[in-house]
Amino acid sequence: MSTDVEALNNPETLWNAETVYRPDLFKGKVALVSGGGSGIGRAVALLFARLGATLVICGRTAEKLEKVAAFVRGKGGTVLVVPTNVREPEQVDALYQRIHAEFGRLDYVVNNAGGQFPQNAIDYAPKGWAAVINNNLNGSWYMMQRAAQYWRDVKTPGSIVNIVVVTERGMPGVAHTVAARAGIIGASRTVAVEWAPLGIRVNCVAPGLTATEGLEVYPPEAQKEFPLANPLKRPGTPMEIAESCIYLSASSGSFITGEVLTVDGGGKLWGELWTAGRPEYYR
Ligand SMILES: CCC/C=C/C(=O)SCCNC(=O)CCNC(=O)[C@H](O)C(C)(C)COP(=O)([O-])OP(=O)([O-])OC[C@H]1O[C@@H](n2cnc3c(N)ncnc32)[C@H](O)[C@@H]1OP(=O)([O-])[O-]
Ligand SMILES: NC(=O)C1=CN([C@@H]2O[C@H](COP(=O)(O)OP(=O)(O)OC[C@H]3O[C@@H](n4cnc5c(N)ncnc54)[C@H](OP(=O)(O)O)[C@@H]3O)[C@@H](O)[C@H]2O)C=CC1
Repeated sequence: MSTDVEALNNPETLWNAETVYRPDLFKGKVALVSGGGSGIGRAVALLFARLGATLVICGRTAEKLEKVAAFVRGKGGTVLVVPTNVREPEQVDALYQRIHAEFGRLDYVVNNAGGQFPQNAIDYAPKGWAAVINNNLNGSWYMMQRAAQYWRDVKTPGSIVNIVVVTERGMPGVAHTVAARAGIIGASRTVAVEWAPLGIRVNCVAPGLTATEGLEVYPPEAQKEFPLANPLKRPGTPMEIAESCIYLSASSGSFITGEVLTVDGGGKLWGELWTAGRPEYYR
């Protein structure tokens, strides 16, 4: 893939990138972004911070989070780092308690932490299947349920955006993650109705192929074909995904709940994405 992943993910570039949103949009608000130490999560976190939000970022690796936090603080923003494994409900609970103790409020959650490995489904080991389901279905669920409990208890409204994948045509090589994300989409549609009386909106953003360092886990022969994944013949940028998360979180999304916003350059309609490489049969 020829796209310059490093440049597109550079914090300074992201901070200065053009945005349609006004600088004080989230003044006085608190936003939590999981997986905020890299890729899409970092771009979402930086945009929230740039638009005036107090930021909370979590993920498993403290160093990655601290780098993002140092950058935002350097720009005058307020950031709380809480290293958290979203697969552990006790850690998720502690995260929300910490946010309440520090800021006494929470307005937005972008549930972005996740990931998988590419492998033909027929070869998945039970442990591999379980790891991906645990990360992307259970982990995302703990995060969204705990957010709802928080807003119910403090009696304030809130918005959740779950980052998923495009599930409509499946995605060879990552059946485990498609299964997990389809589960989150189903749960989101369901709780969008259950939690509306609490003033909670729940939506999903389904990115197509997006240029982040996360793509390094895919084999080079798969990466070579990535530009054929959609009619625009290029990967999406982290900034494009970040702006769509802001769209759903801000008042621009106030009448949207239970929805999946697909941001994939039309890949749902045309294109092929062979994450573990294209099999001979489909050449
Ligand atoms: C491209 C389009 C769409 C999407 C793009 C993106 O999302 S890009 C952004 C994406 N970003 C990311 O994807 C982030 C990076 N991804 C990850 O962090 C991991 O994929 C994870 C979610 C499984 C980590 O969960 P963890 O720490 O619990 O995992 P662990 O390491 O302890 O392994 C547990 C078990 O899983 C199995 N197994 C694992 N790897 C492979 C493999 N390569 N091969 C085969 N099997 C594999 C194995 O059974 C292993 O057990 P073992 O044999 O060791 O006893
Ligand atoms: N890039 C793409 O083409 C696409 C990406 N996505 C999804 O978007 C999200 C972000 O991916 P992207 O930015 O590309 O890749 P990254 O690998 O950079 O991002 C994943 C982030 O999630 C964090 N994370 C993973 N597992 C956990 C966990 N158990 N607890 C807490 N944090 C965790 C990672 O940090 P750490 O390892 O330190 O915990 C990392 O910061 C993922 O859910 C991904 O599957 C969806 C469609 C396409």
